[in-house]
Amino acid sequence: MDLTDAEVEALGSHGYFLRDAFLGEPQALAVRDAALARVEAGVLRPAGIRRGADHSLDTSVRGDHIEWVLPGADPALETLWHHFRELGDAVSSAAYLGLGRFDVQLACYPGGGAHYARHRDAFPGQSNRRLTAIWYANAGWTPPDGGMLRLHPEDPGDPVDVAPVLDRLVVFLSERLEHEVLPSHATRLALTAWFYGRGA
Ligand SMILES: O=C(O)CCC(=O)C(=O)O
Ligand SMILES: [Fe+2]
Repeated sequence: MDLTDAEVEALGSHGYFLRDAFLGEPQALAVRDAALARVEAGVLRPAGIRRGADHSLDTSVRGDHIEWVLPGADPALETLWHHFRELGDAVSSAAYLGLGRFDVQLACYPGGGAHYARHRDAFPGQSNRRLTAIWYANAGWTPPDGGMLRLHPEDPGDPVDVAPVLDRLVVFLSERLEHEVLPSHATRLALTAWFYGRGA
C-alpha cells in the first residue's frame, strides 16, 4: 500500500487525510457484518469513564461500547487488521513517523444521542499514540443518523465534519488533532487503530 502525494501533504500540513473505498465494497461489507455480529453477540462493553466511590459509569464524555480486536478474532476483521498494518508501514516510510505496534478497537455508538466529547488521543511529548486511523462500517448512513466525526485542525479555519460512511478511512496525528463524535441517532460502527512509536 502506498500513500498518494496528496495524502502525505495533507497529513503534514493539516494533520489528517481521508481515503474512501479503503477495502472495496465486498470486503467492507464482510467486515461490517463481522463487526455487527460482535455487537449482536453482546461482547462489547461500555467505554464510559468510571467516577466516584461506587465507580459508576459516566457516559457523558463518551457513550460508545467497545471491544479490543486481535488478529485471528475473525477472518474479515483480520483482513482489516492487515490493511491497518500496511497503512502503518506506508505512513512510516512516506511521512517518516517511525510507527511500531498498534492496537485495534471496535466501537459501537448505540444511537440515542451517544457521543464522544472533544479530545485528543495523545498528548505532545509523551511516547504514546502517534497516529490514529479510523475505518467506518456504516452502510446506508444518512445525515439524520448523526454521529459525524468533527475534526478541529490546528490551522485557523472551520472544523471539518466527516460522515462515518462505509469504507471511509480517516487518518490523523494523535498528538495534533482534537476531535469529537457528534450525537449519534443510529447504531454507529467504527474500527480504530492506534499506532505507537517504535520502542513503545
Ligand atoms: O469513531 C470516531 O469517529 C472517533 C472515536 C474517538 O475519537 C476515539 O475513540 O478516540
Ligand atoms: Fe479519539
